[in-house]
Amino acid sequence: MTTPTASIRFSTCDLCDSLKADTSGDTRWLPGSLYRSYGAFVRFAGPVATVRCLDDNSLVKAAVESFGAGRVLVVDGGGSLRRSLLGGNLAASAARNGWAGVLIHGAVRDLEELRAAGVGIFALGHVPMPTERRDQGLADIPVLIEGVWIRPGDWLYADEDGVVIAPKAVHSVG
Ligand SMILES: O=C([O-])CC(=O)C(=O)O
Repeated sequence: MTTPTASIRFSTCDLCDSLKADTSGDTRWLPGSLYRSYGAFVRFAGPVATVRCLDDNSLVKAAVESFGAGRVLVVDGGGSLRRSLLGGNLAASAARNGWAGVLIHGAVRDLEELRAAGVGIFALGHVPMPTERRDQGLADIPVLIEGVWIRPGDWLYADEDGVVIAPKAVHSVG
């Protein structure tokens, strides 16, 4: 399945060069040193969908098993490294369903399979213990990560330098 955003060309540093004088507060960013890249792509971008959950990946599973349409799934896992919110199976689902990327403010597992999955994956860390799914969590809500609000429909750009979030697309087209 082709990902509509797969051909987006950007670098977060170039985006920040052009947005540095923006005093509106619309542009938000997170340091690249916060996350490690686990997926096949170290650069991904797209409109945001969100999940908030703690040590329960029921809604992450539901999201990646639905059509991604080139979006980026942002998962506020509360920073927990106790349980993995995404492993090889869910990463493969995300790639198959056309998600551009998954940013997990929490942990992942199955590193070898994640590296092979055709989707961008950023996470805080990794741990082998999966969750027990109890249908806990919220989807499609604003999430607050490290003091930065990320809302459904925002655009998110991620690469090794960091993560940039804006209310609309800010890359140049063509
Ligand atoms: O199923 C899970 O909870 C996560 C996982 O390990 C996978 O995606 O393979």
